[in-house]
Amino acid sequence: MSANPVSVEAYLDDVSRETVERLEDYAELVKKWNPRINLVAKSTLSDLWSRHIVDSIQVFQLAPRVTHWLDLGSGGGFPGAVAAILGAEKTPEAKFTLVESDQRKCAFLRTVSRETGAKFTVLTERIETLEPQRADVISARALASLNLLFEFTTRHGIEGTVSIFPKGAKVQQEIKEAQQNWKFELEEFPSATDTDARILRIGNIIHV
Ligand SMILES: C[S@@+](CC[C@H](N)C(=O)[O-])C[C@H]1O[C@@H](n2cnc3c(N)ncnc32)[C@H](O)[C@@H]1O
Repeated sequence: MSANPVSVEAYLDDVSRETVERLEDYAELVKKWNPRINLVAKSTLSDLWSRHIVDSIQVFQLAPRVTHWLDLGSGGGFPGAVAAILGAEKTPEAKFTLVESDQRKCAFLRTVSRETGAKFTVLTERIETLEPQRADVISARALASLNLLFEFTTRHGIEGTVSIFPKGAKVQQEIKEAQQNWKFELEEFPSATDTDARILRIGNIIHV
């Protein structure tokens, strides 16, 4: 990855002091739990805000008005927990669901919800066997190839669902491979944190 210098403040411009404090509490929890359950790569812990939190804020900013946000393979909560914290202020009527198969990470995520006051549901399940969630926004970061993510989103989405996936340097290759099996509407946005990465916003995913 080639890092972009990021002004974290620019991404917190339009959020309340209370929301910033919730994000700060969340960041402290990640740092506290990370040595035990490896929520983010140890080498990125010192750049938690510029690498992980800003990346997640960008995902939230690209989402349309949401009713049910589903974050797949949430791990330590990027971007799902950040979206739920921002959503508590921006879209208080929305429901947020985070899916994660690892029990210890789920325990962490429930602690985040309890201690920050951001309401989200944590499902300790595998995405493949989880009952369809009927979400209108679906996110996933560092989880799977686009081909597999499209399988997941067709299972858990509804008509009009928008999917938002941050993707690394192999993004163009993944898009090409997905185009062999799927039709979809694609928008690409530069990542604030990594010059090689893109955030994809995708709609109308149809298997061909
Ligand atoms: C590389 S981590 C990424 C975590 C987080 N999204 C991030 O960007 O920091 C992928 C996470 O997805 C979870 N996961 C992988 N496959 C899964 C599946 N089929 N169902 C549910 N969770 C899954 C793993 O346990 C892991 O925590």
